[in-house]
Amino acid sequence: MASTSPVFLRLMANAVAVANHAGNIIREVMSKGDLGIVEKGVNDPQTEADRRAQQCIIGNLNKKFPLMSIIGEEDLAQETNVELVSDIDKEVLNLRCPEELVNVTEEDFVVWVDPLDGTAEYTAGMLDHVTVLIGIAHKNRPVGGVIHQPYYNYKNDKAGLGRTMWGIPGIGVGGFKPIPPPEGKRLVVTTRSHMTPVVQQALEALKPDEILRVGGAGYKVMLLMEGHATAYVFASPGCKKWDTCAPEAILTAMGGRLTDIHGTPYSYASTEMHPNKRGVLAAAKSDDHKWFVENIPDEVKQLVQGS
Ligand SMILES: Nc1ncnc2c1ncn2[C@@H]1O[C@H](COP(=O)(O)O)[C@@H](O)[C@H]1OP(=O)(O)O
Ligand SMILES: [Mg+2]
Ligand SMILES: [Mg+2]
Ligand SMILES: [Mg+2]
Repeated sequence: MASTSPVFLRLMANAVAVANHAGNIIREVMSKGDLGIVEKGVNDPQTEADRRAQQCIIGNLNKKFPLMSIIGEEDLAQETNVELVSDIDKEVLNLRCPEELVNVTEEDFVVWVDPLDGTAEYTAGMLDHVTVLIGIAHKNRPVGGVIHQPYYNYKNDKAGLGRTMWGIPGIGVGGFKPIPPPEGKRLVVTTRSHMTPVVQQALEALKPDEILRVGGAGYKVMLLMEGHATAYVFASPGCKKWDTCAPEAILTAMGGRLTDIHGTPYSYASTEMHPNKRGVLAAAKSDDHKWFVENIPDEVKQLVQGS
């Protein structure tokens, strides 16, 4: 069965398994207590969990898809002797493949890996903000995404720890139940740890009923996926392609939209620069997305143009 499945489904099914394994690594590093924090820049930490999770994800995907471009957040020499993840997600492997991807070979996919999104929150013990993000792009656009949340349910002893969500535009989503945001309310989610005067100016102009400040691009998009927020607004260049590729794929699969703050989608080609210099604007409903694009002030748009 596996060998006859399209490369795309094998890639998605392996991405789910390897994201789960990265979640085990993230919990193991935390439980040992020594996070091995390195400051890569201002307010930009990296831990032993970021490093080991990336080695695991890229090492395994590389072994199975040696000709594919894989771009990870952390700047590391790839170890060759990483622990092999032998499982594969059977449910995802058996999904219907989007028609246009059935015959695509591994050379034509680009995979964007954020081994641990929400590192600042991980080091601060805000564990539900942490996710593992694996986004798959084809012809510059996200065609599949996996978000693993290693600490889902960590405050509840009885329930299972961790969960994995996936989405394939044109096919659907799994691992969670999409819930629309409340009608008639404007709930905006934004950065917790990278606030700037321009981010604040954009938020004020949108007159939200509530502003939710949480960590990680993955966690913010999860709040959109499950009806806790109307839009994710970040009028600043800090996010990178590995932060948005997987979340965009899942949001698109459930009818939402993720773009820059001007309403233009990002390209995920392997040659693309890593930063999302024109900010991030996402919503679970495309009508809401349109409203937010129209209501972000021109002055803010001029300040976040990516030049
Ligand atoms: N100025 C920045 N420098 C480095 N990473 C950033 C910056 N701004 C955002 N990010 C990345 O985008 C994610 C979402 O941003 P925020 O939490 O501020 O909304 C962060 O968790 C971080 O990802 P990571 O934790 O993977 O390094
Ligand atoms: Mg980081
Ligand atoms: Mg990130
Ligand atoms: Mg990261």
